[in-house]
Parts: sequence; C-alpha cells; structure tokens
Amino acid sequence: MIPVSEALDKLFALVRPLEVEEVPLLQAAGRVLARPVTANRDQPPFSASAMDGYAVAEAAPGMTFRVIGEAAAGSAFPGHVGPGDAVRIFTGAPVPNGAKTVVIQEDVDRTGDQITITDRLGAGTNIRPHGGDFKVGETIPAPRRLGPQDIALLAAMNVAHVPVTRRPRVALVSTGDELVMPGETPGPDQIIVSNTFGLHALLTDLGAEPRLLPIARDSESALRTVLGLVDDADLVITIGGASVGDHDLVATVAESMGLDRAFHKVAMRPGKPLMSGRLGEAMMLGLPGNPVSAMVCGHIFMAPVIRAMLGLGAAPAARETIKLAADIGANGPREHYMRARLGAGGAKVFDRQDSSLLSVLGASDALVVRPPHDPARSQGDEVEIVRL
Ligand SMILES: Nc1nc2c(c(=O)[nH]1)N[C@H]1C(S)=C(S)[C@@H](COP(=O)(O)OP(=O)(O)OC[C@H]3O[C@@H](n4cnc5c(N)ncnc54)[C@H](O)[C@@H]3O)O[C@H]1N2
Ligand code: MOO
Repeated sequence: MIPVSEALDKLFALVRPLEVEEVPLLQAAGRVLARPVTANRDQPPFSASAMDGYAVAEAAPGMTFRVIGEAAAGSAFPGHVGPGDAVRIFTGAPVPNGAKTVVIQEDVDRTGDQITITDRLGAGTNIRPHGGDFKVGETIPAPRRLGPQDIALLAAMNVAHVPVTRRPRVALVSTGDELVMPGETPGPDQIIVSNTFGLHALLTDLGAEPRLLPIARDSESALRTVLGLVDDADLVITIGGASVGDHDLVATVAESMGLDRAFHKVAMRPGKPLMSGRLGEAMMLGLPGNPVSAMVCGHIFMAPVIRAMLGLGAAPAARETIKLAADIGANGPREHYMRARLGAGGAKVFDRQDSSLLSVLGASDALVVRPPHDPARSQGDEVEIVRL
C-alpha cells in the first residue's frame, strides 16, 4: 500500500494533456480557457455618459443653457458644445466634444429649449472615461474555468470563439452481478447502481464528458467485452471488483488487456483497493465498489486527475483547517476521510463511518482528513477538511 500523496503523484504522471479547440462563446461556459485572450478594442470605445441628463462644458447651480441637440446610445451628437450650450444626453451615449460634465435631469429645470441648473447639483461628472473598463491588449489569463462573468467579459471584448481545452472523455464501467439500473426492478439479491451515477454527476460538474457503459457482469469475458467498448475515452473508470474476493476480476482482466499498472492499494479509508495505470491510449482508474469509497475516491483522486487533464495544474483536493465540534477517537494506520457536517461549532464527524452508508455521505458537506495514527482529538482541536 502506498500513501495518498504518492498515489496522486503517480496519477498525475499518467495524465496526458488534452488538445485545444475553439468553441462559440455560447458554449464556452464551464470550459477551461486554454490560452490568454486579448481585448482587441477599448471599452467603452468613447467617453460615455453614465446618466440621463444634459452634457455641458461647465456646471454650477443657477447656470442656464440652450439645448442644441441630442446624444443617445448608438447615435452621437456630431457638433461641439460651447459655453452656454447643452446637449440632451442619455446613458451610454458618447459625450460630445467640448462637454466636460453631465448634469442629471433631476438637477435641471427645463422650459422649451432652455435649462437651468437647480441648487441640488450632485458630485462627479457622470462620465465614464474612454477605455475605463479595459483597453486594447488587456488579457484574460489562462488557464481558468470560465464562469458567467468571464463570458460577459469575453463578449464585451468581441471574442466570438474561445480557445478551450477539450473535455476529457470518461467511460464509467460498473461491475457486478448484483447491479441493476435505477428505475429497473431488482431481483431479491440485487441492488441499484448508485455511485456510478454520483460519479457521473461529479464528472459533469468538473467539466468532463462522462459516458455510462453497460454494467459488466462478474465474468472475465463480460468485463473484457465491456472494456472493449471504451472507444476513444481519455479515462476509463471501473467501479467495484477491485478487492481480493473470487469475483473481483478488474485487475486480472485489465492486465490481460495490457494494463500497465502504476499501483494497486492505497493506505486510506475508505478507498483502499484503488488501482490505476495506462490501458492502451487511455488512463485507467479502478475504484472500489463500496458506494462511499467510490465517491470519496472520486473527490480525492478522480477530480484532481480531471483538473490536471484540463490543464488546471496537478494539485490535490483543496484543504482547509477547521475546529472540531465534538471529540473523536484515535485513527488507525490508514489516512481516514471521515464524513462530517460543518456548523457554527465546527466540523461534527458522524458516528457511523461504514463505507456503504450513502445516507451519511448525503448528509455530509465535508471530509475530515485524519493522518495515519492520529491520536484522539477533542472538541475545539483543529483538523483539516476537504469540502464536498
Ligand atoms: N477479505 C477482504 N475483503 C475486503 C477487503 C479486504 O481488504 N479484504 N477490502 C474491503 C474494502 S476496503 C472495500 S472498499 C471493498 C471493495 O471491494 P470491490 O472494489 O471489490 O467492490 P465489490 O466487491 O464489487 O463491491 C463492494 C460493495 O459495493 C457494491 N457496489 C459495487 N459497485 C456498485 C455500484 N456501481 N453502485 C452501488 N453499489 C455498488 C457491491 O454490491 C458491494 O456491496 O472490499 C472489501 N472487502
Ligand atoms: O477502503 Mo474500503 O473503501 O474501506 O470500504
């Protein structure tokens, strides 16, 4: 058995970077920007009014002006604003030549084409300077996962096609005679595939492209057939059949198909029978079948691998330090990822930690990470957590 940190290093060494593709802006949300993108225009491209009102050269309470024209968003006033002139202006309109300030209409009395500034004059010019948001040559740095705000900025920069890292294609293979799909009617000794769907959701969240392959029954030939369907996947994830039982065939079959194994078994709880290697053109990750073990391995190993494939760097799941809300006992020889709920008093570790309990995992929002042989800890002690 190797420690979690060593397993992660071996996984990162197996990752091959993915190509860059250009996608239309509307498809870029959630994708990873692969190259810095540069603005090829200034925003705003002219000094613009921030308010509806009157553009003048100089403003003070009591001053009067003659309105000589109008500037609206999309149609500038072509002339010059001299002393005594005012141009009716609307938010977003180019500020006309000669105007130095915009007086908001609430601070003006108007009669015909004559305006008088009242004594309520507010502070500031109400003018957004040319290039005040961004200028030609300013960049959005890469790599970064593009959120809605980035998409708005890219649009303003007039970037219609965005260079992003291709989504990793991930094949999910469930193994076991006992498994049926959600919605089916299970036999008396069958259960429903669960963690495969949880991993599918996690992969979608991470920006990967997951595919469910048919469930592989517990025979070498069935598993070989399903593994033969992985096609062009970048990552093949098997679930179950990773341990030492007579029906745990994943290592045997994958090796017979050419798996170049990097490791099998990690000193962690849950997740001990994890295995990985390269299988043809794909990277393979063999997860334990116990539902919580598979999901914990999803967060601790699969998610960092997907981020590395996307070019976001080779880093373990982010940890934070937080206080314990109640005492916990000593840990054994494996790094333990304990299901816990965060609250005002800190992290409360659940009493029941069996790796089959999806209801406990569902009630958890963090994993408290206990180093091997960590002694008993008391309420108020600081521990490391990984948020779920
Ligand atoms: N003698 C030993 N027995 C076990 C050991 C060991 O070291 N010595 N390790 C235990 C640990 S730890 C784990 S974790 C499990 C992992 O076993 P497998 O990866 O071989 O998983 P299975 O035996 O196929 O399944 C375990 C459990 O999970 C259920 N399962 C499997 N796939 C799914 C799925 N996609 N969705 C929902 N549930 C699934 C399966 O029905 C079993 O109940 O081995 C221990 N045993
Ligand atoms: O490692 Mo197993 O994953 O403890 O249940």
